[in-house]
Amino acid sequence: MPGRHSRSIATVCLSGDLTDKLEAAANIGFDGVEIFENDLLTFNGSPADVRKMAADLGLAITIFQPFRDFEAMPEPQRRRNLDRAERKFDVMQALGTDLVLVCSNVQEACMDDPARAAADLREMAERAAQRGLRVGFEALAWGRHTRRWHQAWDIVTRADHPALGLIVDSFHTLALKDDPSGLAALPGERIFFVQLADAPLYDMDVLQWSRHYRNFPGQGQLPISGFLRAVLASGYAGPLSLEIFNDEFRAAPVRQTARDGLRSLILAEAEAAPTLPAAALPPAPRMSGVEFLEFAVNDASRQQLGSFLGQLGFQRAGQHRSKAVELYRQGSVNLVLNSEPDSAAAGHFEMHGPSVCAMGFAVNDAAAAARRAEALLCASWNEKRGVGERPLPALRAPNGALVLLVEHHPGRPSLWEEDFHLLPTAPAAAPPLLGIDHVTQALAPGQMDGFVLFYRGVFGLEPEPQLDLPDPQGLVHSRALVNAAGTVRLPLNTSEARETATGRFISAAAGAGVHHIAFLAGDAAASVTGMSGRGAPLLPIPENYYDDLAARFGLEDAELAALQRLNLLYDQDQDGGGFVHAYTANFADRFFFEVVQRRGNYRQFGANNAAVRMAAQARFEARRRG
Ligand SMILES: O=C(O)c1ccc(O)c(O)c1
Ligand SMILES: [Mg+2]
Repeated sequence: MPGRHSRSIATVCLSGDLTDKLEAAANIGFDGVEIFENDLLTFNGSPADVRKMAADLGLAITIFQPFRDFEAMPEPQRRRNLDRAERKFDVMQALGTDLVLVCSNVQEACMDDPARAAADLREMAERAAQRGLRVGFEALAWGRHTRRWHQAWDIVTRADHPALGLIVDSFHTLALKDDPSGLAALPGERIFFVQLADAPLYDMDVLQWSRHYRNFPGQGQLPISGFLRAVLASGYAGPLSLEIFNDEFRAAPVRQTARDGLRSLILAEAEAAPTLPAAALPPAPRMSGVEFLEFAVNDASRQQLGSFLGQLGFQRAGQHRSKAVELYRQGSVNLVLNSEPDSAAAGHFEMHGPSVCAMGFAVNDAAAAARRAEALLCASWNEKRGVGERPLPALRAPNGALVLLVEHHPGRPSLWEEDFHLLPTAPAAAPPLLGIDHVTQALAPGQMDGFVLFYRGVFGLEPEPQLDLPDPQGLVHSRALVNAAGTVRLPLNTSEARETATGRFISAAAGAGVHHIAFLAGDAAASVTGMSGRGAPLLPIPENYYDDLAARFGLEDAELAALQRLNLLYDQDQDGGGFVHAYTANFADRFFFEVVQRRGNYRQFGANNAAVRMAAQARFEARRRG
């Protein structure tokens, strides 16, 4: 396709054998692959077979790599390395690729002599050129002497051979906090290849960091956009290629990783070069909140969940015009119970039992959001609907649950008025809830990065740094996606430990899903008093917690006693913002609710209380199970 960079992925990013990797890369829409030597060595077929397989799939082989420990070695190693290069040139010609990646030498014996490095690479490039091949030189962040792109560029410049160019890799540059901006001034045609990788910010040995924790652009915390902007400003016109070494990717389903990879690359291009027509994406929607949550239920669980919601102060407020779908409401919170046969909800119920099967997001432009989602490779969904009912653009989240896009237009009938028979409701007893504060999902190990990319890419939510929360049965890793206005908050939790609440959810509910729903209250104590009066099962909090709370925040005795009486937890931030919250028991051993009140500018989720809460839940649920 003219006007855009070809999109490539290194085989090391993907699980399976070389056949699986190439098929997944081609099917999702990559233009090319980097062949990692190890994937070739372990493949049961010749390089010519790989060439044919790639060609049949319409994939270019963008590079063959890595060629290690080449430059600036003393004799006789120098000569041996040139012989080794000739043998790899044979492989490249059989593969049908013209470019090899030489990564900077890590050997103790490597000489600190850029002139020698340049002479050696010049010799290699000259031999490559005789066969119509090219050599690219990449600085590894842990190279013996060459670690930064400008050192590699200096060597390439000294070598001064048209078949030798520079290779840059965002990880090596950004991991060393090196400045990529100078890349913009390089002649673009002297950059032979560009690799992109992100990573979470870990303070650790850079080689270990690179080999185990890289992830796709947008999944980590490195400033990829600035790097890519500098590269593109040079006039570089070659492939943009993902090169991720990651323990979880090695174990993940190959198609899912390939999809995440291409999604991240499309997004990275759009963020770095929003004015290039080829990189244009419809803008991320402005989200004003979670409009509703939809539960998949059958007849029995619909009644049970309906009465649980009744204890929480919800009223049955509507009946869908054409489907077995009920609306429960309290204040501005809408919960939908769907028991319609032959629907997405019914399919979800079969797989997962009573559970959240869809989230409705209130957005400014549903059609544009749906186009953006499609451009980012999300599967769309069209639910059947009755005559006159509102079409809701819908897409599938990575776990198959639906995200429905709802617009509000002042003066026009709401979704609820259009599609439901609204029922008369009694005036609310307690001050009603103000909205859905946050929705927490439990994910299987290895799913975090993919979910982060989905919400960040499609909806423009910002990922917060990861927190580690101690459940009595193991650690839970939590990362929240939030919007700037603070009206949408989606924490994501994973746990490798199978007996944590998160681990148990994944096994009991057969996969990722909504584990907990927090309602925003203007007065948590009043809401909880009402719930408790209607017999709602609330989570008891141990006395020790309140002793510690008194010590930590110096609360008034009366305030402390009021919190304790209602099993309310409390947290406070640096600026005196406060958080008052309480939890219900689990529903059907699957999900639970929380009531939260935010004071001042408190923006977190009470992570300081997570250990106490999770221990209380483990105790309470064990007792309920008998
Ligand atoms: O970890 C490595 O050795 C390695 C090899 C080749 C690369 O392109 C790279 O970025 C890292
Ligand atoms: Mg690299």
